Amino acid sequence: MNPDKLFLVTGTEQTRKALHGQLLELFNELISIESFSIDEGLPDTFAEGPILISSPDLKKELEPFVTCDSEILEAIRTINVEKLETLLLLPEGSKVLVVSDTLESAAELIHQLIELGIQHVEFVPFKKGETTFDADLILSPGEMIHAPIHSAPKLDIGVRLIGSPTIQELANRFELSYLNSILTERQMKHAVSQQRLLTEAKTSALAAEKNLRLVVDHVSEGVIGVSASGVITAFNSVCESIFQLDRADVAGKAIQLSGLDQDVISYIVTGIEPFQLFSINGMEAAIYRNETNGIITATISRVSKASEINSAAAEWAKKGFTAKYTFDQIIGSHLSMLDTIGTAKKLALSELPVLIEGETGTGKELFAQAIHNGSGRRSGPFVAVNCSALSASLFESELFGYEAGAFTGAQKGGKKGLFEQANGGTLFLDEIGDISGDLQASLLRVLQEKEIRRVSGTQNIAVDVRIVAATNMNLREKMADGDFRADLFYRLNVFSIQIPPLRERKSDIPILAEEFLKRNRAVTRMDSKVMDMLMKEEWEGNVRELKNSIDYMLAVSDGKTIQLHDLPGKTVKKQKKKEKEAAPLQLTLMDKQEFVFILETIRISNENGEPASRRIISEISKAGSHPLTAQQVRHRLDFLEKHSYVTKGRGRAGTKITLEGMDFLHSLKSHLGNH
Ligand SMILES: Nc1ncnc2c1ncn2[C@@H]1O[C@H](COP(=O)(O)OP(=O)(O)OP(=O)(O)O)[C@@H](O)[C@H]1O
Repeated sequence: MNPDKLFLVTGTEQTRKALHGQLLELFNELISIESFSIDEGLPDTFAEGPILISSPDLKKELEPFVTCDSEILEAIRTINVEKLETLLLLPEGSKVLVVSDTLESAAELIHQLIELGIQHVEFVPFKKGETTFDADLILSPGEMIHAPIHSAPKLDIGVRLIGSPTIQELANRFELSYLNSILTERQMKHAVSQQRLLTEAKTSALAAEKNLRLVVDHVSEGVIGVSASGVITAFNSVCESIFQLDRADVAGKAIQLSGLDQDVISYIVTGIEPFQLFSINGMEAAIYRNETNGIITATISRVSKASEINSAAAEWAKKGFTAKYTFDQIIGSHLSMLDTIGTAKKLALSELPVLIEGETGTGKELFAQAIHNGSGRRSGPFVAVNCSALSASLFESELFGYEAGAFTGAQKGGKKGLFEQANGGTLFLDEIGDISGDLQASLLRVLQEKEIRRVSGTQNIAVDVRIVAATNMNLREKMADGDFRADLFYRLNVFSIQIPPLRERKSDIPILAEEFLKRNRAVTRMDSKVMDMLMKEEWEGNVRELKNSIDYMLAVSDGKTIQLHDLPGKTVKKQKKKEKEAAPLQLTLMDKQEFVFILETIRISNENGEPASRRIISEISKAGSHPLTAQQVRHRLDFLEKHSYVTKGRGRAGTKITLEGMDFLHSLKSHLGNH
């Protein structure tokens, strides 16, 4: 046996490089290491020396290449714990698809992860060729290349390195015992730091869970969470008092064995209606259920009488104080949108203010309504007010109401303001960035004191209102400019969600378009070319603009198919313009310089009221660095005319630069400025 030689054999090139690097770092020049991978090909035969294989299933593949006295060592591999935080933070019961180069190695990784104590998620090894599976996360040890196409987020924890028992064994085998003490010390340090990292990661996962529990415990109604496998994952203190059960006896148990009434269980697990009334321990309670990816959240609120909800709801509906939309009706499958919806659903359960940020038409009001309907206040009123629509003084009396005789024209008995009307529900303040400094101060007071005082009133009135505010402005900038109070900003921005603009989630366009078509006329189809145009559009007005465009096309189409000529003119024109704007980028530097010279010459001639002809342009060019023949000028003018940058006239009229030509000239100049 060659005492100084070690062969390393792995399945893939990537693993080979990682493990070779690790061995080199550890054994430096003390052992000569030669490495091979199955993917890259094995040598015809191995010279003497032990062969370290990265996985037991390589033994079979090696058999034809090795002599019987070659010793094969199986490497024990370890997981890089630093990368595991995302995994630890996954909610209980999440499905994790584990992808590796072979099914065996995926199974081995799963075994190690479970050994590490990660038992709150369900690991499923990925079998090549499998097409239907359910996953909340795809995890791979540096073998993501084998992952199937799936929308779940991916976590690559990197190639698993050689673990300390194997390193130790190698050190002994190569009689590097003097290295052992160094190695042991290093390993100890490594083991300690890995353990520390794992503990830290676990602690932060626990902290996140504790945080969530805090939110859940501060909700004024009962919350029960049930995992996809039917285990109770949340049971807050309100639930403890409604059901007279201890959280400790219920959490972690299968819902069927939780001690809850059978009819409550069957509604929570399989109910179809959004809510149902139950009599629980002599009290009326309404249970609402929401199911997402098999995970169920049930919220329970006490009502003294079922009819109370119904009569109040009818009253609010009459005044338009109701929220129509729920999270299920928010359309979007882009990851950024799913993220936003996921966050909003969690925030809905809390009682604290939420600030919704997003460009105009992105669906801020939609989210505000869904938050209301997803909250414990869903059976209360939802009052929406646009802060930019009213003058400062009117707004104050609208929001806070007024007492009798507050001003001329005031109602006789005074009037309840929107805060009072929203009592027990949600007040949606749209375009909050527009409110005046005085109103900012009043609003801050209400948020702090939870009381209002009517205009001309002398008494404070307690209000129980949750604020959801929205803005399409950058409030941080407004705050920095002194136009928005920082204390109000931080009160409103306890939680915030950002709705991504449509141009950053173009994959949502087809499903939105389909939905808007369906809502109007089920029979109308859309030509695929129209969809292509819609996908190219920038949608400055976001979903609202898309919806309006589809409504317009439905109105002008033949009722069967929406075709290119049904597109609103603006969409087509804007795209043609964009194509033109892109043109300078495809021109050479020389072209750009020549076009700048020609357009500039035409512009100056036009300004001086002189004709700009091919001949004159050519003459002037001869004095500069780009002499052009009349023929060359003609070609360039043809190009410019074709793109509507100039118009050519005969005789004295000469060539004229157009508005678009001016734009083109500016954009060329700015491109040249970069050279
Ligand atoms: N994700 C979505 N799914 C379905 N409809 C949507 C979605 N986003 C927006 N819409 C629709 O687009 C229109 C505009 O939405 P909304 O009024 O909520 O936007 P907004 O951000 O509040 O606008 P503004 O800033 O002008 O107040 C509405 O008709 C809404 O129903």
